[in-house]
Amino acid sequence: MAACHPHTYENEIYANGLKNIKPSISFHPLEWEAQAKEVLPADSFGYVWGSAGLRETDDNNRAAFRKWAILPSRLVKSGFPNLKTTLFGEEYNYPIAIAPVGVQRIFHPDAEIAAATAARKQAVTYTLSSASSTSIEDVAKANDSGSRWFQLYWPSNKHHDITASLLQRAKAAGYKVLVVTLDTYILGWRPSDLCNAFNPFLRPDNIGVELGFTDPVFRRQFRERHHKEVEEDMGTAAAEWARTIFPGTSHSWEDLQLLRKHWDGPIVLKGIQTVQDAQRAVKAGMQGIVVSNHGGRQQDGGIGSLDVLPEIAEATKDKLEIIFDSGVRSGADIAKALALGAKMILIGRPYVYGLAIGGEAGVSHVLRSLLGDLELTLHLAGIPSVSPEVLNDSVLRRIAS
Ligand SMILES: Cc1cc2nc3c(=O)[nH]c(=O)nc-3n(C[C@H](O)[C@H](O)[C@H](O)COP(=O)(O)O)c2cc1C
Ligand SMILES: O=C(O)C(=O)c1ccccc1
Repeated sequence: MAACHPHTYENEIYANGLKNIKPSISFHPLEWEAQAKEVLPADSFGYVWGSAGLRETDDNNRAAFRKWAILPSRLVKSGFPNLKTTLFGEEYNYPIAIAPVGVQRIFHPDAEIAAATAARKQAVTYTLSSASSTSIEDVAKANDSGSRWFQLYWPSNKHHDITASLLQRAKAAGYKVLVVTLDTYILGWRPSDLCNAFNPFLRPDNIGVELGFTDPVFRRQFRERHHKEVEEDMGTAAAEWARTIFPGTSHSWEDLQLLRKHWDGPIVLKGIQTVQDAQRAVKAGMQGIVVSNHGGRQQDGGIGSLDVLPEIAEATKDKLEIIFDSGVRSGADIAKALALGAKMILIGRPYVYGLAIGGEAGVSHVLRSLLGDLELTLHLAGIPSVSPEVLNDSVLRRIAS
């Protein structure tokens, strides 16, 4: 069970200090990257760290946070801040969730099981990637009574029966929200992976393809095409699964209606960066969007994700739920994105670094650190909760253009 007030993680650390026990993982969010680099093979590290092109979108993601500062109020007599947030009519313990990240076995042998277990223990929502190296059902078992969402890499319409099968499995396994990623119908131009000649799907150990290899429809179709089982020709099957979930070209706005037929819960579109697309999502009857540029991994020369959040929130926040990611590294970053209109913030690379460094304990450490930092940042600014009534742009000052 998570501590009710995550900042109390401090007490544990300082009590250990009296016994000369020092934490094995850094508390500096920016050092997690360096610690992960020490333990990972160069190509695996290059994959998580990598971004598109010259990394300008990634740089802009970080720069966008530095354009805002949090203004404190004094003599605000309140308890520790209430971190609960409400989305889709449900209450969530904390305003952060685990972003969908594929092929976690590249980073640690316990992979998605470690991350989904840590998420449950810290009372943080886990989002399972379509490119998972663990099945939908096994992750659900590890996440158990926790909160979980399912991210879809959307097969082309000719493979609609596979899409339907994935959604039916996710629903049956207790995933409550469908997150449809729109910015990755093909992988971006990533120099780090190109230099290492590293594609997470095209590995001799075929580890990013678990959802396909455990899918009855994909398996049946493979058998009909090749007159053999997936296990008898893993290389071909892995390449076919990669082509199924990264079809190379995009769907259309009209196609969203196909998903609605197979998912009766909330649908969230991930990868929105313009007001126009956010309004199209409203028109298409979607329940939410993730304002995200995929951590700058897909398209170079893009705008910082936080830079577009205020205008998108202004235009659509009363019509759908706004979730945010890309470049979030600290409690203050989380506070700023909430103040600018998001209700939930997805944590990406930081927890992957935690997973690489320390498996389940590493992911827990990252989540507890970010939540503790967030809680004290709000508390010391005199902000009593993450509710939009008190945590909004009135607590921020824009300090750079
Ligand atoms: C190694 C890695 C794998 C990812 N895999 C997926 C994925 O399978 N599905 C998806 O929607 N997003 C994926 N993402 C993007 C994240 O969900 C998220 O948008 C991004 O990491 C946020 O940026 P940040 O890491 O700078 O915080 C991946 C990101 C990383 C770093
Ligand atoms: O790397 C990514 O950003 C991504 O979304 C992904 C996930 C798994 C396999 C390939 C790409």
